[in-house]
Amino acid sequence: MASQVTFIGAGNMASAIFGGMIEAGYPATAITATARRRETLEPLEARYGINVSTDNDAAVANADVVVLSVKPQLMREVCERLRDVVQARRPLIVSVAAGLNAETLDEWLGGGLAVVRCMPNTPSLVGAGASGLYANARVSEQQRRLATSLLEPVGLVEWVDNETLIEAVTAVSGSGPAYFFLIFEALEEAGKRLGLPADSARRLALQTGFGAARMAQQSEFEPAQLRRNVMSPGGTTERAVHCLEDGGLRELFAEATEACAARAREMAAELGKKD
Ligand SMILES: NC(=O)C1=CN([C@@H]2O[C@H](COP(=O)(O)OP(=O)(O)OC[C@H]3O[C@@H](n4cnc5c(N)ncnc54)[C@H](OP(=O)(O)O)[C@@H]3O)[C@@H](O)[C@H]2O)C=CC1
Ligand SMILES: O=C(O)[C@@H]1CCC=N1
Repeated sequence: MASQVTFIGAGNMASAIFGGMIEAGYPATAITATARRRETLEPLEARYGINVSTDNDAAVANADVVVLSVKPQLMREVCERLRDVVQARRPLIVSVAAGLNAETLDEWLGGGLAVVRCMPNTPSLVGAGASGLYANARVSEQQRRLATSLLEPVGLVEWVDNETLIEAVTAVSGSGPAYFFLIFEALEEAGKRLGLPADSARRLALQTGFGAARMAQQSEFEPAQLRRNVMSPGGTTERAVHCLEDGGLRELFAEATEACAARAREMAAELGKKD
C-alpha cells in the first residue's frame, strides 16, 4: 500500500511535487495537502483528486511522510504547532524549505526525528525536476528509499552526505530554473529585436534550450565539446560566444550562485536563532 504523504503548504513547490507524483502514477488518495485558505486548496482538490485540509494536525495524524512546504519564515510557527501530533506519530519529515537546517527543524518539532532536507525545483511538475537530498542520522535506509521513491518519479535525485552541500544544490538547481527562464526571456527579446514575431522568437528560444539540455544529457561529449561543435571557426556562433564570454557570463554565474548560497546561510542564521 502506498505511504500516506501529507504536504504542509500547497503552493508552487508542493503542487509541483505532488502534481508530478500523481502524473507518474502515485495514488492521489494517499496524498493530503494543507493550506491556510480554502481558495488555495479547492482547485488542487478538483484538479488532482487529492485530500485537502486547513487543519494541519488532522492531516499529520495518519501520515507516514510529512513534507514541510511553507515559506521558511513561517516554518517555525507551523512546526511548533505540529509538535504534539508529530511526536505522537513520528513520521518521516521531509523539508523543502531553503535555508533551514535539519537540526533546527527537528528541534522545532520536539526532537528525535528522522529528517530529510530536500532542495527540489519546480520543473518537478513536468517530471523534469532535480532534487538534492540530505538525511540526518536518524533516517533509516528504508526511509531514504522512501524519500527517493517519492521524488524520483518527478525527476533526478542526488543525495549529498554533507548538509552544507544543500546550499550548493540550492544555488545550482533549486533556484536554477529561474536563471534559465531569464535566459529564455532575454533570448526572446533579442529575437524580437532582430525582427522575429514574438511567438516565433519564444518558440525558437524554448526549443533550443530544451534541445541543448537533452542533447547534453544524451551525448558522450561534455557540454564544452558540444559548444565547440557549434562554433565553426570564423563563423557566427564564435562571435556570439566571445561576446558572452567577454561580457563576463562565467563570472556572473559564479557571483550569482555564491550570492544564492550566501543567502541560504544568512536565512539559516536568521531563522534558526535560538531564543
Ligand atoms: N518555489 C520554488 O521554486 C522552490 C521553493 N522551495 C521552498 O518551498 C517552500 C514553499 O515555497 P513556495 O511553494 O514557492 O511558496 P508558496 O507561497 O507558493 O506556497 C506556500 C504555501 O504554504 C501555505 N501555508 C502558509 N502558512 C501555512 C500554514 N500555517 N499551514 C499550512 N499551509 C500554510 C500557503 O497557503 P495559502 O495559499 O492558503 O496562503 C501556500 O499554499 C519554501 O520553503 C521554499 O524555500 C524550494 C525549492 C524551490
Ligand atoms: O527563492 C527561494 O528562496 C526558493 C528556494 C529555491 C527556489 N526558490
